[in-house]
Amino acid sequence: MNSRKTNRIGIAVVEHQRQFLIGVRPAGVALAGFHEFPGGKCQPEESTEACAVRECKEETGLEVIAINELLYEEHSYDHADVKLHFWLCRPAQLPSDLTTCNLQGFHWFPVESLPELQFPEANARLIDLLVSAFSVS
Ligand SMILES: Nc1nc2c([nH]c(=O)n2[C@@H]2O[C@H](COP(=O)(O)OP(=O)(O)OP(=O)(O)O)[C@@H](O)[C@H]2O)c(=O)[nH]1
Repeated sequence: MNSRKTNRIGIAVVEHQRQFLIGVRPAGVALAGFHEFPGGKCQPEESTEACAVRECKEETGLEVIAINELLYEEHSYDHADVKLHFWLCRPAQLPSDLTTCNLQGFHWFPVESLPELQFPEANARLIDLLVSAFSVS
């Protein structure tokens, strides 16, 4: 019998002028060193949308508004089974120094650079989607 718990995860895919807010998973956690969008496990009864907004604020200090769910992905890693809800988000306010201000180790990456970054396996379809939706043709 498979007794592994499946975690509901809310992820904030924060876009500003075709750039995305991305960090690197710290040492000592699963998938350390991989790039990631802000996000984490949902609390009991918490919607994935509220979770994405909350985790973004906790991890980056940035207040965001969720716009729509871009993608839902189920994945089994060695460390966990996850149900990933990727939410397109935008900054709630636009301070003049948005792209240079301290975002607790997260940085803005132009959409064109996303395929060169190393994301967890379950992000592959999301990256394809972002590149086709946000690149200038
Ligand atoms: N934040 C984030 N997690 C991702 C992404 N892609 C992806 O597969 N994941 C997976 O989603 C899960 C997120 O859980 P987490 O462990 O970071 O969440 P958390 O901060 O609430 O956990 P903790 O408080 O137990 O440390 C991990 O299994 C992680 O590998 C992503 O782009 N961003």
